[in-house]
Amino acid sequence: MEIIEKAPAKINLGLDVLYKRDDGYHELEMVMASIDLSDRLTFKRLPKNEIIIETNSGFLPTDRKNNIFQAIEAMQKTYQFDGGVHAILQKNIPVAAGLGGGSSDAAATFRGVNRLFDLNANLDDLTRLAIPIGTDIPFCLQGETALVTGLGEIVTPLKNPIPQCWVVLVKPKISVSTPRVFSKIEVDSLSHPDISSLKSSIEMGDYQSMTQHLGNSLEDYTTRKFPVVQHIKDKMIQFGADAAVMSGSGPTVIGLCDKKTRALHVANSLKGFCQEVYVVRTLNK
Ligand SMILES: C[C@@](CO)(OP(=O)(O)O)[C@H](O)COP(=O)(O)OP(=O)(O)OC[C@H]1O[C@@H](n2ccc(N)nc2=O)[C@H](O)[C@@H]1O
Ligand SMILES: Nc1ncnc2c1ncn2[C@@H]1O[C@H](COP(=O)(O)OP(=O)(O)O)[C@@H](O)[C@H]1O
Repeated sequence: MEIIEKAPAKINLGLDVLYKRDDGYHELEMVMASIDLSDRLTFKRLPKNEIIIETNSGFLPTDRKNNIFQAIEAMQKTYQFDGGVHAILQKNIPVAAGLGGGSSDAAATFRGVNRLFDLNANLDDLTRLAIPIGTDIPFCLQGETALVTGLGEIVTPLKNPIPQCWVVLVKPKISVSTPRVFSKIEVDSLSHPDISSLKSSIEMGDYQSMTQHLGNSLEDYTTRKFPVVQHIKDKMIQFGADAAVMSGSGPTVIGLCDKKTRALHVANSLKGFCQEVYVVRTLNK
């Protein structure tokens, strides 16, 4: 028997860093949405108690450093099922891009192993196991559009998902380390997007108002270090995106368009500038 799970990327429509906690982590307030750009995971049972990870990506670790490995191990320890897991990852989401690929792979692994061994774990059970592995995984377990607070572990679905629109993703050829960004920012000098207005615009289905309230506290740091991120944002607006913002700790910039033709125009105009350009839809149930 094999189980197949999709692992969709996430975008941060809004990300506010509220303060730094004594343990070094940052209290966040974010609006996140799943998008139609996904990794694909296949899970098979193995007779012996082992974990094998295979992937089409040459860059990723296949040992304990991979989030998939850690998720399988957490499930094994908690549920003590007989046998091991063979996970095959088809990587489509750019790595270290601010799109939560590793977190979504881990979430898909929790779902997949739960099904593969008929463990009947519910969302709360899986969320508890997920938090120590990565603070973005709780959102990836739920998906759609949500207000995400705490370190990332408190996920409250919005009354309505993000209004249907087209999302242009542009990832420059640099990788950004999330721990490094969090260790370098000076919390007192960060900008603070209006997450409450962003949330209300989405819940009212007001696309235009939503585009006016996108924002990311981490953007100033990443754009200062990598000015290409600001160039991409400027070009997106110049070529017709309704709004543009960096996702997560970067470096991917997302541009929103209400019309497909305009999204394709923005994407085509940026293809000469960056290799990795995608046009996707948001993922609403
Ligand atoms: C910034 C965000 C926004 O969605 O996304 P990405 O840019 O990674 O996609 C997330 O908060 C990233 O979540 P995730 O990638 O799971 O990070 P984790 O592995 O949990 O944490 C990596 C490191 O970031 C710092 N960290 C993370 C979350 C948080 N609330 N405060 C922090 O200070 C910690 O130093 C931690 O060791
Ligand atoms: N399954 C995985 N997919 C992607 N990256 C992974 C995975 N497992 C571990 N990693 C490591 O996690 C780091 C961040 O990856 P990723 O989740 O793509 O970043 P981001 O959250 O910024 O989009 C990378 O350096 C990568 O080596």
